[in-house]
Amino acid sequence: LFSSAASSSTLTHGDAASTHGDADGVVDVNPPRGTRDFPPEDMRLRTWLFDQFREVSRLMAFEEVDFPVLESEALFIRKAGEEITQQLYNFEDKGGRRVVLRPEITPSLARLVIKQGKSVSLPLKWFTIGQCWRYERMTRGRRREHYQWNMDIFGVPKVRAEAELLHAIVLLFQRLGITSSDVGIRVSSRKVLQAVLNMYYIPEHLFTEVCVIVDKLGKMTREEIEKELVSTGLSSEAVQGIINVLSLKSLSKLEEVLGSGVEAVADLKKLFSFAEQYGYADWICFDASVVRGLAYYTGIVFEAFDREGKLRAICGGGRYDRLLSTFGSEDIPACGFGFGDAVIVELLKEKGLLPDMSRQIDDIVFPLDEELEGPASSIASSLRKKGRSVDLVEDKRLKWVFKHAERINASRLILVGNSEWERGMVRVKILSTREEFEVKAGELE
Ligand SMILES: OCc1cccc(Br)n1
Repeated sequence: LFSSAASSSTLTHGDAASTHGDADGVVDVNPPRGTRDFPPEDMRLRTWLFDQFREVSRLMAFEEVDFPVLESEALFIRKAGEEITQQLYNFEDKGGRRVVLRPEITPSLARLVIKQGKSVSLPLKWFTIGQCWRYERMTRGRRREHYQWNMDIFGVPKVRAEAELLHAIVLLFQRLGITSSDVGIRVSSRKVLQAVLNMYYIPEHLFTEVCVIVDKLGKMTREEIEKELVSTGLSSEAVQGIINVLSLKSLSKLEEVLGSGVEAVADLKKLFSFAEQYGYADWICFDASVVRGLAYYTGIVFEAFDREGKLRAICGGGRYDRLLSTFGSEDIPACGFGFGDAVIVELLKEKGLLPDMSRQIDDIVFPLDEELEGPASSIASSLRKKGRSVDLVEDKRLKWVFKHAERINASRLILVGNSEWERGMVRVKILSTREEFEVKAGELE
């Protein structure tokens, strides 16, 4: 055994590469297509963004939950032709199970709520930040993964839940320095479309399919949309009726078309009046064309957009009161949103709002001689116990150390030298003021 271990440990680099690399032994150091690495500077920006997500979740009194990225494929099999279910990153595992890298979070949330059953008391306010996947032909060179912040409320049937979710979104934008002049949130309700389909006596089973088609408004021409709607069997009169209502941008006009007392109008009026009370009315606007592309939405839907119209939707969500029954459980009213980590960063770059992501370290400890490496260790140890971040540097020339201190924005340089150490002292350099003085090693704070 040892000899084989010995022989494997004596593999030269070339051999090692040949066991891992391709024919010429070179490993492709890029991550899989459509995925990203996060080297330190990118990771600092991501951590900063996720900290904003977490802080808003804390302010909203949401609890954090988490799930496996790997889920049963069955959770995402839906017949409505959504893009998200046609791009499943799915495969069969070694146990012959059909599994996926999840394309969204909501079905996992629903699964956990069902699993927790009576042990959880409603309402539930849960959030998570998780990586989501899609397998898209790389023709469009789009990403295959992104991280999504999800906030969901279970057990609140009234539009108070949507009002709370919109508040969370506005709080997040405000924390990032984004204003209602930069971003708006289009709000509508699937009940608008439901009312129109009822006006034309269109059968219920077409509702979801029509929603998925209409969600492509803005991404496809009006003619293409009309063609797809007709292909579902709708009369051209019904298609025109749908297109006309969906172009409405005023709640009073909507009420004229649908008649007063329609649930869709009542919900939206209530939501807009809440918005005034929360103080975010200038962030939201009614836009009947918003239906969102997920099959399971049943009520209010919304999406945030950059007012310059340069970017894709920043976040989006809505009410999904009948998702749990599609998993064979009792329904629980629910609504939520997903907020991706990519478009928001593009927007921050556009607006010059990216925060300073450079490193910051409290102290560099540097022994000037090899025999002082021991004392340098105890100095670093006591500073770290006092909560200071310490970069212990050795085997470098002093010139390099000063450059390094600048690069990592160190506050202090602690030099451990023979003449000082013999007197129990160390030399401290404050890098912002160039101030320099000696301190008793044991009294270093
Ligand atoms: O929002 C659609 C989506 C789902 C999974 C991964 C990526 Br990238 N985008």
